[in-house]
Amino acid sequence: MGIEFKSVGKTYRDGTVAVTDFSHVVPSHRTVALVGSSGSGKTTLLRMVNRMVDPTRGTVLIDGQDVRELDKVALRRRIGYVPQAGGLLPHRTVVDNVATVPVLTGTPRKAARTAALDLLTLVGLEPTLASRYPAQLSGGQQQRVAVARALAADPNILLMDEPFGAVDPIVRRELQDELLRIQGELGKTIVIVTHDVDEAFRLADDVVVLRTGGVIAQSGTAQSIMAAPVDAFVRDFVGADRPERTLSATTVDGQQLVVDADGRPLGILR
Ligand SMILES: Nc1ncnc2c1ncn2[C@@H]1O[C@H](COP(=O)(O)OP(=O)(O)OP(=O)(O)O)[C@@H](O)[C@H]1O
Repeated sequence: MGIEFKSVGKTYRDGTVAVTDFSHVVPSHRTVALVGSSGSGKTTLLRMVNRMVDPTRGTVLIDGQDVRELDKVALRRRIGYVPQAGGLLPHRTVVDNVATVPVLTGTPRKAARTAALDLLTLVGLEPTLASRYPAQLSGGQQQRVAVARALAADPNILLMDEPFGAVDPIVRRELQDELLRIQGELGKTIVIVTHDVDEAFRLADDVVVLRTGGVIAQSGTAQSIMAAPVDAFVRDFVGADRPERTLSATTVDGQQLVVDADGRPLGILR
């Protein structure tokens, strides 16, 4: 059943209308990306799921249950959340950062730490890093810890807000690969917010392109959006006309090469 946004809207106290009227279903075990330019309401929508933001209209349902009927603290503990800057506790070691929520919810400390070490391995970190403090890690390592931490309570749902926004493109790509691998293993229901359409296309089963006010410009698979952007806004947003997206085949020495609009070779067509 997953997560259902039913005609949700949010007007903040100062009168800012972040989201006007948004409806969408995130099916269980799928990854959905919310993409859109800055201020399109992505973070607001994401936070409605774990009640960090309460909508001013409409409802969010998890497996058919209105999240407003659920205790906020309990809800947040059973939903994994990866904020943009990692949100790690600076004065706790890596292993304790990961073990914090399980300990709060009653797991004995020793068992929580053992489980945390397994999670660090799962996200591709050496267990020898477990006793370090967040400041002693690289940005990419910190984000891996943040993912491990979000997974610690074994949540069904993982919310990720620009989780790899602060790292360089190469590390970003590694983290994306790692997330794809983990998702292949664990099959969580993931909502990821990103302004990077390439990241959305790589990671998500379904992509929701938002305009200002959380208005859906288009949603569907990466393939369907790329093949048929509904209008100029989406076309521009997904960069359908960018040279690296406009590919053609050319024959060189009997091989069919794929080249971009600038003629740069990208690969061989088989
Ligand atoms: N607490 C708040 N009070 C008032 N306005 C807010 C608040 N939080 C967000 N907004 C406004 O609501 C709109 C949507 O913000 P939101 O953070 O959801 O967008 P976003 O798409 O995630 O943006 P970004 O990519 O920049 O993070 C913006 O105009 C923002 O300034």
